[in-house]
Amino acid sequence: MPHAIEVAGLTKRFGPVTAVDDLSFTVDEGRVTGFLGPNGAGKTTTLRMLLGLVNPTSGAATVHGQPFTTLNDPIHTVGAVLDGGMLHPGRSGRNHLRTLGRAAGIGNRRVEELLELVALKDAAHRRAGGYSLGMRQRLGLAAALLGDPKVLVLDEPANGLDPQGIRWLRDFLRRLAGEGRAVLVSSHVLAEVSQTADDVVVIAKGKSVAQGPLQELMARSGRDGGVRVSGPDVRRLGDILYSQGARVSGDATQITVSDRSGEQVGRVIAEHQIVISELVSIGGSLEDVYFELTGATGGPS
Ligand SMILES: Nc1ncnc2c1ncn2[C@@H]1O[C@H](COP(=O)(O)OP(=O)(O)OP(=O)(O)O)[C@@H](O)[C@H]1O
Repeated sequence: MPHAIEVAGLTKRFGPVTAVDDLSFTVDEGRVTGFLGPNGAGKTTTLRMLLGLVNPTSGAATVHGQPFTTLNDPIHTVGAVLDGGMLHPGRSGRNHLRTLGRAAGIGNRRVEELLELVALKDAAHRRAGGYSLGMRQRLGLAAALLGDPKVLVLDEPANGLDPQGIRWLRDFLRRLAGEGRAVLVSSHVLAEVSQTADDVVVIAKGKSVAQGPLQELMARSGRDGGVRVSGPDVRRLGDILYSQGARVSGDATQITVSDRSGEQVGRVIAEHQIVISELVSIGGSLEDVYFELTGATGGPS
């Protein structure tokens, strides 16, 4: 049984720039695979090669063992959202899907099903040009799902979404994987996929720097994730922890303690009767690993 997606020795050069450099990985059904790397790492180029939009310099990318361009029935095999999905701004969301469906022999019933699925039913009659970014992303997802494909390829679908949109997307992707689909989702923000992905492929400068189950990547650091504490005034807590040798950063209303567990910090809070509004264990260690692997700075990109 071939993998849902297999990328083998894939390389793309644009003149002097090697955008993708001997990249290999696989993606399986029933799993969400996060494709991570900083801006310019080569994610989009890889996905475009997988979808037959760019020719590789060498190597191959296949879906169910076949190059995309030779698939008998691409729309029922693989669905993709690149560049947030293309749409005609004057057309309603419903008509956009109907037009795409008609071209692929897919009826209006499926369109209505999908509008419901991506929570666009109420806005379906409105011009897609007036949709919010989140709505456009959801319309793109609906378009990708028209043919009920077993493989989904999504390029930065969380880009520009608000926290509510990101949460919706996370649940949606988990649901698609739960239905037995293979979901490959790219992001330059680790946090966007760290609660969704089963597996990750991390690339930097076109090369794979880590891949495998997300749990394994998490275990790699072997350190505590760290704790974030918010409250009306958490400076005193920060000072106490600092005096005890902890690494502390932050300001008056929020501090991050990178080398103590939630329980350890909780004890100090109780002992010194400090008022807090929130204590959260954070995936800081995973981010540390990601930044170490990719050389990304964590700053805005
Ligand atoms: N058509 C092209 N011609 C020349 N260079 C290109 C082309 N497409 C991509 N590149 C270069 O290849 C490298 C990888 O770009 P790519 O868009 O694949 O990265 P990415 O990881 O998807 O980043 P982003 O999230 O910013 O899109 C970059 O240096 C980019 O400038």
